[in-house]
Amino acid sequence: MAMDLSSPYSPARSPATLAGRRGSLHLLLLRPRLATVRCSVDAPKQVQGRPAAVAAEEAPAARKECYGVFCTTYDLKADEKTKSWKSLVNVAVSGAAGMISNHLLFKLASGEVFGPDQPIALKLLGSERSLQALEGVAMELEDSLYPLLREVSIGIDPYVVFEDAEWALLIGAKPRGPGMERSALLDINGQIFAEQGKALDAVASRNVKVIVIGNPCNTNALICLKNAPNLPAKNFHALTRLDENRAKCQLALKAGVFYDKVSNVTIWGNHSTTQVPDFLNSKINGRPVKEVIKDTKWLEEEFTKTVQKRGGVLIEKWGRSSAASTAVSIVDAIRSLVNPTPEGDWFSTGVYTTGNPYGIAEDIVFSMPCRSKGDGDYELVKDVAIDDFLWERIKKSEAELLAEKRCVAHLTGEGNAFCDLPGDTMLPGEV
Ligand SMILES: NC(=O)C1=CN([C@@H]2O[C@H](COP(=O)(O)OP(=O)(O)OC[C@H]3O[C@@H](n4cnc5c(N)ncnc54)[C@H](OP(=O)(O)O)[C@@H]3O)[C@@H](O)[C@H]2O)C=CC1
Ligand SMILES: O=C([O-])CC(=O)C(=O)O
Repeated sequence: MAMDLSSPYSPARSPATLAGRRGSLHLLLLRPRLATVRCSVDAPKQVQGRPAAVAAEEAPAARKECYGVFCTTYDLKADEKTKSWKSLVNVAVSGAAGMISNHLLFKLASGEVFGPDQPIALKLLGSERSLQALEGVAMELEDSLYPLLREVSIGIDPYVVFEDAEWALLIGAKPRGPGMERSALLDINGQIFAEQGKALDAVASRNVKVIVIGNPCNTNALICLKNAPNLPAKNFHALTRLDENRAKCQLALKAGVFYDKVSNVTIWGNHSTTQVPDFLNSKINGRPVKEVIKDTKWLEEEFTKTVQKRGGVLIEKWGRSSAASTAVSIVDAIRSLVNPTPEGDWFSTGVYTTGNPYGIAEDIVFSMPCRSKGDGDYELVKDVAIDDFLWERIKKSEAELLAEKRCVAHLTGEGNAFCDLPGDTMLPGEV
């Protein structure tokens, strides 16, 4: 099959072409586009989680493209020490050769995210530009000898890489360069997320959980979910957990306590400098923050601004944007969905607003307080107080997201785009 070289990403496919790919031959046809690294400890019989017939059909092609000692298939249930493990979880990561992924992938493979009995298959999406680097990433994963890491596949076609994905961590996006208009960034990155939404819609698990990290992540998540009409909109998240972690750090610092004493921190709104770190509902040692930190001026001005601009200040110092702490916050975000939320607490994540209880505009992706039973799903927390100060700021972030949405109407299927972004709209990493 010929590769499209006109774009680092493969073009979106028509449903007709896609239907063809779903025929019995599609695995064999697509295999050349996917280098597979299989990690196995024991002599294999069957690829975990797939029918034996399919595994047998794939085997020759996979063998041709895999790496050294890991060129093998396996059967987890045949191995005494892995018999009690859960079945393999498929995790797709885009921008997998980038800085954030370079931290994240090793955490995923180690078991610290999904647990010590959860074997994992990593499906890494790159582009023509990064394919060689991706091979390097796969080699490092091999050399790390993680017992739970059972499969690593790399590819440049989201319709292949996202196949059966149960989690999709969408990191890859063009960084905003000097002099680039935010509307241009919305358009360029929006196209990536429109295509990836279509691909997820076509080939991912029907209950895939999608976390969009690539900026502007709220609107990218909206574009992605609008292009995936057959997947639950509720399953799409925009990462604001890094902002929550930054807010917790600042509150702990000011109160002179350790981070673990800070709870119930919400980030409302957009992952941008209009985001609203909520000190009204936050707690320190179980007490309202305002009872512990009496300096209201600090809370209203310095705290809010510090959190909003933390990413930009870090770029000034480091010369690149937060990568390690972002990876940690992705881990936190996943763990918050696969573990029950501690009693009385909540976490922040950017989710689809339709049906929200706070009166926030519907049909955007907005960060709000959520709780989970640990089943990958979540519910919005209903009993949070919103005063005038908080509401005024929430409305500003909402207005920004509505403007971003108008800017990408051509990518969400809602007509012609009209871009009237507020002048001060920035990513946290911009100063
Ligand atoms: N939500 C959040 O809290 C945070 C979000 N971010 C965002 O995460 C994203 C990734 O950050 P990071 O990993 O540090 O970035 P890197 O630059 O290290 O990697 C980004 C990857 O994006 C891919 N990419 C896609 N399209 C383009 C393009 N047109 N030009 C260049 N690269 C492209 C590249 O991979 P390939 O060639 O394989 O496609 C690249 O490896 C950024 O959008 C950043 O703003 C960062 C920090 C926090
Ligand atoms: O703007 C960026 O790329 C970095 C970013 O999102 C952050 O640090 O929160």
